[in-house]
Amino acid sequence: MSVLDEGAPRPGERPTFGARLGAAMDSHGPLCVGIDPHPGLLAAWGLGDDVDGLRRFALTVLDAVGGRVAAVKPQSALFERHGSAGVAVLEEVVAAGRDLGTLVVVDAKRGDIGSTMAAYADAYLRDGSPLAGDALTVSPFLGFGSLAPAVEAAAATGRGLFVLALTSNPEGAAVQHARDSAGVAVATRIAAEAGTLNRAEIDRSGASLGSVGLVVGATIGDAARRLDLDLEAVHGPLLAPGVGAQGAGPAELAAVFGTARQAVLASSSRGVLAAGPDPQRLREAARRGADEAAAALR
Ligand SMILES: O=C(O)c1cc(=O)[nH]c(=O)n1[C@@H]1O[C@H](COP(=O)(O)O)[C@@H](O)[C@H]1O
Repeated sequence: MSVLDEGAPRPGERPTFGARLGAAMDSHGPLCVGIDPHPGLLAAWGLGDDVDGLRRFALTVLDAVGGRVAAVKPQSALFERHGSAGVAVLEEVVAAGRDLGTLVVVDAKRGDIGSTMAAYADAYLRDGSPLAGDALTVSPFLGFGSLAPAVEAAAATGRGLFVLALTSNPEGAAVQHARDSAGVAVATRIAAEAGTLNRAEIDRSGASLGSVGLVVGATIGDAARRLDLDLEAVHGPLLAPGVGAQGAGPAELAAVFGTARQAVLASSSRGVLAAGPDPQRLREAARRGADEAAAALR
């Protein structure tokens, strides 16, 4: 698949995020490397738990894997904990990803009432904003409709969203598996909303993936099946955290995603980052992760 034949843009129009991600996964394999500068990892790398350590950590990861993996996913919280100077480092990561041609998913899990969501959309999805990567993780738990400003901004700028649906943490099930009066689970409703948006986009773009992805943890076992959530009908990318440090591996990826496996972008942070700070070892860990994910999802 190539951006030229998948979702070919009109002259002057940026290809959709779904088309760009599909092309990146074809080139580099279905792995997203999470950039999660935990205090323990900074220490293990011989770096201080300060802005200088944060910057060296994040840029070392990007230098090592940039241009070699489908995407990177900086975890905003671990930059925010260093204050405004930490946020400036996140902005540097976004800019460096753009320069390297590596897709950047900003993991900030934003969600609020629509009027405030519009401001988040400005911050994370508007051309020219220093925090705008290629996609943003968002929380639909104020109602899927509250995400409309983000959906519109992403569509207008060729960016994407990853909407939390079945998260990798065990506590998520209490909310996400809950069923409404019609017996439909919360996660299943979220998936259906994303599917509607993606089908409309695909009709326009011709790409095989839409730009409204879901977050579906690789740790969820058979939850999708039990909740009648048809992952294939999402027609969008499925970001699968939980690989590596949270215990999921190739077997779980294959079992959880079944026939939707073509759309999966496996995500691993600590599982790759533990190989640092040596760039070559980081690169090898990412390559191994991508090869394992590709084999499991074939
Ligand atoms: O949106 C996410 O990326 C996410 C969703 C989810 O359900 N579970 C989850 O672990 N994540 C994020 O993925 C990363 C997982 O890190 P590792 O467990 O070190 O691979 C963290 O940054 C989490 O915040």
